[in-house]
Amino acid sequence: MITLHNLSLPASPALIQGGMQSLSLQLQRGEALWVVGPAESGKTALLDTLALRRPVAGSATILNEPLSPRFPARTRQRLRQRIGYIDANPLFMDRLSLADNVALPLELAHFRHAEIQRETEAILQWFGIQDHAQALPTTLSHTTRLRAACARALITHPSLILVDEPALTLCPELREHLLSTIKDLVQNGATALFAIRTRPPEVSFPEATLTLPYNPPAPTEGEKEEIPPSLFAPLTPMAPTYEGRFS
Ligand SMILES: Nc1ncnc2c1ncn2[C@@H]1O[C@H](COP(=O)(O)OP(=O)(O)OP(=O)(O)O)[C@@H](O)[C@H]1O
Repeated sequence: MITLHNLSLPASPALIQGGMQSLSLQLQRGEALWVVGPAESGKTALLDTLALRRPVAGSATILNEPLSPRFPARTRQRLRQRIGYIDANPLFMDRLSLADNVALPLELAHFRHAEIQRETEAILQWFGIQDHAQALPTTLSHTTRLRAACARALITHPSLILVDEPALTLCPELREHLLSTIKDLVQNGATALFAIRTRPPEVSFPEATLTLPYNPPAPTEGEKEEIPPSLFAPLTPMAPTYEGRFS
């Protein structure tokens, strides 16, 4: 589902010689991963690459789609609709209400009005921000905006979920709720990556960790260069269900 092969990612030269690391990774449906590393180790750069927000240097297949510089705009748009990214600084349309901002991914995917309304109400409630539905984002607290960013990223039940640090560290209740929500989606076949400086010790999901900057073990003599196997045993994927998931 996701294959990165010799992907060039920036990191601070203070952390890795030359300020560039080369990452190879394979993740299947139903797998999740912490991406752990100090400041400027390339966590956000990795998430931005997977979210198609920065050019790919190297070879990458995302949601079974090989990426290329000449990616047709329609393919890019279709892929983006399957990716939910809770980034470090979520932006909102300031003139739209919180509910309309959260509903945008469904609007862009041309869902029916009644369905958009039902799903938006359900997910606002799921993240405890239903009382702010009609407020403008600029009038709300940072935590409420982060909750809304989580709702907006997950409202389509994306196949690939990317979470950067603030949503995992700002508020322990939000982290717990977010992780259990995403765990459910992963068990139904999504793939998820969580970027954080230090893995929280008390949290058991996800189990696997990728540490940045990436220093792959030197190949032993005669060892062929190949894409590393998946970090995980394969799971039996199930199709995510849409209806009533957040109600
Ligand atoms: N678009 C870019 N072009 C070149 N270098 C970049 C770009 N974006 C980030 N960098 C550099 O890549 C390195 C990694 O940055 P990144 O933001 O990915 O780190 P991070 O691990 O997410 O850090 P933090 O925990 O502070 O958010 C930094 O040295 C940064 O200056």
